[in-house]
Amino acid sequence: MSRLFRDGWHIVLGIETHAQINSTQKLFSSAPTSLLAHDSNTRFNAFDAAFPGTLPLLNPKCVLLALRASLALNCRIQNRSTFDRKHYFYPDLPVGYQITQHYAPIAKDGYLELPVSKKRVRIQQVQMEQDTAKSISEPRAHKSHIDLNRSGTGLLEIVTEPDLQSPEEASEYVRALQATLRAVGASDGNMESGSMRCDVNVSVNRSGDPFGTRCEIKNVNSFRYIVGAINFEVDRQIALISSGQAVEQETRGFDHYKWETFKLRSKEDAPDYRYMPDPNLGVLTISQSEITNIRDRLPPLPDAIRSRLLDRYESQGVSVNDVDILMGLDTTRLVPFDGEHSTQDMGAVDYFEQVVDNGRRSAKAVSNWMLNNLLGQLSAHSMEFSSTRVPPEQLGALVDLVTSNTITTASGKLLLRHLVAHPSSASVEQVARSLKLVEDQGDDLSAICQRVVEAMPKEVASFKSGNENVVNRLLGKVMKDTRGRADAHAAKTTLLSLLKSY
Ligand SMILES: Nc1ncnc2c1ncn2[C@@H]1O[C@H](COP(=O)(O)OP(=O)(O)OP(=O)(O)O)[C@@H](O)[C@H]1O
Ligand SMILES: [Mg+2]
Ligand SMILES: [Mg+2]
Repeated sequence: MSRLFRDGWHIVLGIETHAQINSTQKLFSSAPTSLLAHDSNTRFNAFDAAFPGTLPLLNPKCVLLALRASLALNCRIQNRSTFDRKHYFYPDLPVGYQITQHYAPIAKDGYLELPVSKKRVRIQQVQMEQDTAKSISEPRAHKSHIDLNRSGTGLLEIVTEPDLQSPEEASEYVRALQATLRAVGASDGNMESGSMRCDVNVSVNRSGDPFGTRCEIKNVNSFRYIVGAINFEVDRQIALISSGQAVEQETRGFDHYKWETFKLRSKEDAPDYRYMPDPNLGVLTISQSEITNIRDRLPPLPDAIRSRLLDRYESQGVSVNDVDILMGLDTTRLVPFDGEHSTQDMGAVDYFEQVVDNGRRSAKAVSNWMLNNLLGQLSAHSMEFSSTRVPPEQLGALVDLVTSNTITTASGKLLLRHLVAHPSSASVEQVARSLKLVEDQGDDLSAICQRVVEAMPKEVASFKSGNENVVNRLLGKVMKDTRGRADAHAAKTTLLSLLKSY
């Protein structure tokens, strides 16, 4: 449906984000948390498996990280917060309820200022809760399993007010939230691996009318899906209202094969969670001095880092867009920077500054090599930036070789491709030499061109009879013989002058 169709309509969005707390132990048990790589059912204890008689014991590390996140989100920390049981029956919830913070969450009334659009999104509340186990079905074998590894892992649920107004804004918010959680170490915020997922609430109304009825799209776990799900849902709701029907309050899912949302359940079918305070957990009290202490020790947040980078490097030719990609905040280049290939998950900013090395190298050149080449190479290998095995010193040496004209830009790209595919501790010069990318003494460009001209008499004759385009064939041979390391422009000029004097 076209954008035009949306004229006169307002989009209202509110997002509930679940982010796994970055702790080595679970929220209420001493069992270790798990990664996707761990074998099923190897990371849980009797409490996570809901054995009778086991009791919850709150993990202080999770509380600390929840507090850091809440403070970074400018929330008011509640001096007293409590835990409640939310009951429902599903195989991945062995005890039959989830411990969450329904009545008194740890923090309320904050905001996150989006670094790019400068929009302020109000945060309703931040609460701690348990993650569920995982059900894994094997339809072909008619089997399903429960994997308890995730059971009881700490989650932060971060709920916004309905302040977002477009899919792009929603995506910018999630990126900024992800960057903030990572900056304070509260969560790795990795959407691909499921450690961060969003429930997106969507409604539409005609300009001037009150808010419409919302639908909640559950568990959307990539930036592209967030944008796709909102676009589909907005169009669906506008079409319903325009044809005189009403939007029903529903919980929906997003089908990323069909690229559309579908109904999971209506409000009438909404479960009655029978919330009740958990009798096994007391009141969590946080003193003002603890809050001050934690606030004083917060690291620089994404907005501050962005301003610092712009102050320092914009005058050196690094664009705002470059900085946003570096920080993983760019929302326009959704595809290559979605999930895994984001620059955020690895301290790309640190990497960049290490290569620039206090102004020793041109910031513009380094950002070009990092953003246009290294990131592309990593994407091609489906690698995260954090797992790059090209250390900053190597990229630095490569940039030096190109800037000093020791190798051409094309050779630099080839060299980088090699370094990404075959990590090595050898010096970059050595690698360049072993790839024959560094010009050997005596084998200079004019000698190579001379050799090529002598080896291709038919082409030379054709040139002499007026077919000037044939120079490209000779150039092709020069590039082939030099394995692309020759400067194509210089080679062409040399070839032309040789041909003309032939
Ligand atoms: N008219 C609306 N259109 C879009 N979003 C809305 C609208 N009204 C509220 N929201 C958003 O919906 C979300 C409601 O989340 P909240 O956790 O309060 O309740 P819930 O979805 O009913 O409960 P649960 O936590 O069980 O999903 C908030 O992010 C809020 O901003
Ligand atoms: Mg909800
Ligand atoms: Mg909620």
